[in-house]
Amino acid sequence: MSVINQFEEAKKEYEHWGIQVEEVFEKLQNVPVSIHCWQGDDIGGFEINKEELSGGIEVTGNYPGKATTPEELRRDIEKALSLIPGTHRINLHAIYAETDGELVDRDQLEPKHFEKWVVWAKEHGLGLDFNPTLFSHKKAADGLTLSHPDAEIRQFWIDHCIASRKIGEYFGKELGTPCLTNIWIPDGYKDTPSDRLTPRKRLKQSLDEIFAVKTDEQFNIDAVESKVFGIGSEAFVVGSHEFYLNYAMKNDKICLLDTGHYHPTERVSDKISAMLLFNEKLALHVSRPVRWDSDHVVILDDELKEIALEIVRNDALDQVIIGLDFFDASINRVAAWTIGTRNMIKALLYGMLLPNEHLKALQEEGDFTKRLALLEEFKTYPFGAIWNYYCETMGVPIKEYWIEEISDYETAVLSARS
Ligand SMILES: C[C@H](O)[C@H](O)[C@@H](O)C(=O)CO
Ligand SMILES: [Mn+2]
Repeated sequence: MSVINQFEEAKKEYEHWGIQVEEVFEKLQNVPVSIHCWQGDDIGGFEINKEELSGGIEVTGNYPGKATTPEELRRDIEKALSLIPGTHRINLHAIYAETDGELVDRDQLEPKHFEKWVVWAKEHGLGLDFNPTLFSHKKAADGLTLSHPDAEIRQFWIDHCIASRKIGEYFGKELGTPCLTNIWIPDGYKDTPSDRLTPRKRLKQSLDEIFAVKTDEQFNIDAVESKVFGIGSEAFVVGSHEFYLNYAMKNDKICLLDTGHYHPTERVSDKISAMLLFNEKLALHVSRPVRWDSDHVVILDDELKEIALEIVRNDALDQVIIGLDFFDASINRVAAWTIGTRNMIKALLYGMLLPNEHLKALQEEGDFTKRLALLEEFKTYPFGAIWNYYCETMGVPIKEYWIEEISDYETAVLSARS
């Protein structure tokens, strides 16, 4: 049976439950996913005086073909985008600046250092998001940045964050879509601290100084990302969830929840509705923690589906800013982007193809038997036929057919790299 015939058959089954599949497609194609550039080069960046990756995060694997120049990275992203349905955004870090051979420290970065990214984004109709990089730098060698006891070091990072927000504002202005500038810092201690309050006071003060410099919210929106622990900050993280939850609330900033930044039995899917009741917007870094914040490629697992469902059934597609954050160097990096992003979109489609209003009503009526039964039966509805047709109408390969394109790209492009 052809893709369209399979689709027509599958559609009938969803229509039986009042789900208008074409309307779902309309909605889905307007959901941007912010794709992180750093999957393409193992969070290396292009600084002249590049330091080893630090900040308590790890990329493992040595699959050949890593992008080593901005041109290579952009070309790889383009390849991935050609295999992913929809129009999306690209999320950059400050270490991806292009300074034309000039040594520019992070506190001195300016919009002009990202001009080439903007030209490229315009060419491809992409929005850009941004992150100051507070790791992989001499001034972050002891794992402390905005909470550092040394005022000079703190100032350096404050200036970097201010510079980054201006770059974000420039992106928003140039591209006509606001940039989410997200601050994540690694600060913490390996062992039990003797004072938790002082570093947190310093972080609060640093953030106040950063945000005292106003940017136009039409172009730049600020987010803060918490964490529970990192390598070398196992006992204490200054920017914990409670810290940023309160900071964001009080200062009208966006909380960014990274799915790898909570205790193993905590679920971000469960936090979304609680956050949305008190915040206009919420941002996500969708990742996949395996035993720790390992940043594995996102798969279509129960938690991903639950996250998507929470966004969809609460009608929060305009409120939740969806970004990805994973980095796997043990597989083809272009494939990693493709798999993870297609899965994010698949999960949203899955959520849109459930009879959500009916399921809500069942819960209100206390009919938990039917609620469970339906949720389970829908798992084997012909979702694949709908997904394939969606891909076909969006002009990207259906099923696993994109793998061949990646193999060809690997042979023609990646394998020629040193
Ligand atoms: C590179 C990213 O900014 C980084 O992964 C951060 O978002 C994070 O999640 C750290 O664990
Ligand atoms: Mn993250």
